[in-house]
Amino acid sequence: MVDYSVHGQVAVLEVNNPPVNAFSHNVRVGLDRSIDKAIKDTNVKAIVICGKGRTFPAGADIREFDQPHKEPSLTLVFEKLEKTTKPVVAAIHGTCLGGGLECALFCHYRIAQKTARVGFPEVQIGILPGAAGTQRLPRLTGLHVAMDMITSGRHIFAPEALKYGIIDEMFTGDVINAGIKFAKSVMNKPLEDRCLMNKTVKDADQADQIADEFMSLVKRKYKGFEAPIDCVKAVKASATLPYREGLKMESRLMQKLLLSGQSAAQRYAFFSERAVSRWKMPGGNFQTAKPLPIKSTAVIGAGTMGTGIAVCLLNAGYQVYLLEQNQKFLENGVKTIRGIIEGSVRLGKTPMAVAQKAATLLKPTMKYEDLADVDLVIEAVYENLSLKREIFSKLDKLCKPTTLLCSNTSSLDIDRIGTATKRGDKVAGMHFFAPAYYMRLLENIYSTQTSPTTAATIMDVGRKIGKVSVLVKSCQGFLANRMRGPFAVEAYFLLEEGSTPQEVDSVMENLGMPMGPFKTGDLSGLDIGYKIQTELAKSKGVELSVDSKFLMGERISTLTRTMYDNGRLGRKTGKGWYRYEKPGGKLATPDEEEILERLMYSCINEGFKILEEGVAATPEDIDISWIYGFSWPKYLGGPMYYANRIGLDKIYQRICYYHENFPYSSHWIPSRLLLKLSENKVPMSQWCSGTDSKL
Ligand SMILES: CCCCCCC[C@H](O)CC(=O)SCCNC(=O)CCNC(=O)[C@H](O)C(C)(C)COP(=O)([O-])OP(=O)([O-])OC[C@H]1O[C@@H](n2cnc3c(N)ncnc32)[C@H](O)[C@@H]1OP(=O)([O-])[O-]
Repeated sequence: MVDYSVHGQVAVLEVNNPPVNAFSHNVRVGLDRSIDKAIKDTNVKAIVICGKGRTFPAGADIREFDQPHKEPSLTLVFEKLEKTTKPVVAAIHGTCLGGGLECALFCHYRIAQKTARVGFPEVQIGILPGAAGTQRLPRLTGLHVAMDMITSGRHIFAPEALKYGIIDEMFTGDVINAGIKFAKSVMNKPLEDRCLMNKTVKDADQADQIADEFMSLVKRKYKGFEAPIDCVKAVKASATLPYREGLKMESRLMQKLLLSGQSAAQRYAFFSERAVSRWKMPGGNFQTAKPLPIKSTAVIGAGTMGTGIAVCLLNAGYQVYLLEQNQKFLENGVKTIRGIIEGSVRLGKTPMAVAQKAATLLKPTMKYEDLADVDLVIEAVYENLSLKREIFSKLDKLCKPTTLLCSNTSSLDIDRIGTATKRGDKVAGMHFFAPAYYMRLLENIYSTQTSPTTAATIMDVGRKIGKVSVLVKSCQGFLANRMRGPFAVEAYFLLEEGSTPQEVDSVMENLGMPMGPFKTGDLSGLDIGYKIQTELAKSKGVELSVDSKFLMGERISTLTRTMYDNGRLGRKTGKGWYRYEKPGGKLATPDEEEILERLMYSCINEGFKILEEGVAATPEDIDISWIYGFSWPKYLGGPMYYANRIGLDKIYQRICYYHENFPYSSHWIPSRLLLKLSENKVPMSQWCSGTDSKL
């Protein structure tokens, strides 16, 4: 767990706990013993701490937070480093995060490779740097930088860390050699001034002002999250309390956060995000199928979605042919892409070099023939099955046999698109979420014909363009929109029954969603729902009229059509739900609890049906889709995790109640899986893929 070696007068302590050298219990024990050994060895005059393999320790072992604590604690081990009279050097490469950075802050010196990153990401799993990080970083950087790093959790590269004084020097080449060389250069130098606990915080006189500034920032930016608030309090204590008192405050806040439901949910989300990359489908999985190399790509359609997708591909270094049917649309598309990339450069999110390269990789065209040799096509025209089938048939004839053909459809059956070609195994869905260059979720969809190699390739592309990708089976609406369907229609029914958009939105916003369903609808465009409804009716051979209240015996809302006919399409037309006259409802206004239940329980029920049918392989796929596709708050862990927290039996009973009251909405027919799990009181650890988190 810790490899110990002596090189002349320098002891090297190499943490060896792949993959990320987390400080699990064995590592703490090993490090503790190695430090004692180095201190006792009179030949040793300096100590180097580093990580074996790809990284310096990336923090405490998050999986251990759910187990009873075992001594020695990180702080106890690290304190030995600062107390020793031999200089201790942290030689950093890879990612020095959380407890890893805390370890480095107990060392007398820190040096790092230029590409190394340091940071305190604890806030993202609902806790704070609890091994003295909140007290030591401000003593090095001042309050402002420490507040920023600790409340945001952002990683910074070595050059920025050098600027703030977090590291003393940058090095190139081998970590151990660099560590030994540096250690030799500081042997026998006095250490008092190198011990952070002896230092004061340089901008302590502005503690109130800085803390107030960050408190209002985090309350606005991370609405509903507890950890950022406690981070501000703990960091402020570094300036207002003596070191030991500050540590006590940090420890109290840490214990509180660790026991909070939010941290457990955020840790579940952390492991779920990784679990969804271990995809499986009939005939293959992430281990058996290898991705094909993709270099050149094409995007068909230069509208909102097409341009957003093109930006993702260009930023990741793919060549992109952007195809439109006329010059004006094409020029507008190119202008939009340039605007998005330039805006991102201005915000410091995209490096100038990436933007310059992207400009050379973009190939606007109106000729399908230009697409003949690309490796991957993503079609992003509007939701119309015949149009998509026509395009896919054309591409099939024109593109080289190995080209993968994907559709950005949000609801249409991939099997029906695939049968327009003779290469169904190479046809799949790649459903991006608007705005595509910003939202992290990518829903990849396989049909009955899609090959595991195609799935592996689009999952790989998703990773390379920085998305969190989930793989699901094709069905009406796939995972995300199918589950969102009941949520959206129940919201409309509530309006028909007397609620206002504001009431419904505020219930969901109070739950933690950044926007309620009506504000979201205004943002994404109310014509989408109308088109989906019309396409669905058409596919069933039904003509809908202005006052149709049923489609194939299923209750539908008349509001979808009314909004469309009135040109109230949301933000894009300047008017949507928020300037809409309230429809007069006859029924009593539903209460807040009913709003919450009807929106959430209906889609949770759909989620269990999605699992039952194998559309999604695990509840983590569903939860991650909501977190990254619909901005569901991580501190609630996703709707399936939320359902488990509430209790499946309660959810099941309420679903039965609504089913009795709303017999014309099939989304209230209770899921068989939900019934089985609730009857047998099956814990979530047995129906999820096993993220090991406290559930
Ligand atoms: C009384 C209590 C007192 C406590 C004191 C508190 C101390 C401290 O302040 C708290 C912490 O440090 S909190 C920690 C603060 N640190 C963080 O929050 C850092 C979290 N980690 C990361 O951000 C990323 O993993 C890296 C950027 C390190 C690598 O990214 P990448 O190269 O894309 O790789 P990847 O795919 O992401 O991960 C590979 C595998 O490693 C796994 N794993 C990773 N970290 C783990 C951990 N700490 N632990 C366990 N496991 C961890 C990960 O699940 C995955 O496993 P799988 O089975 O293969 O799926």
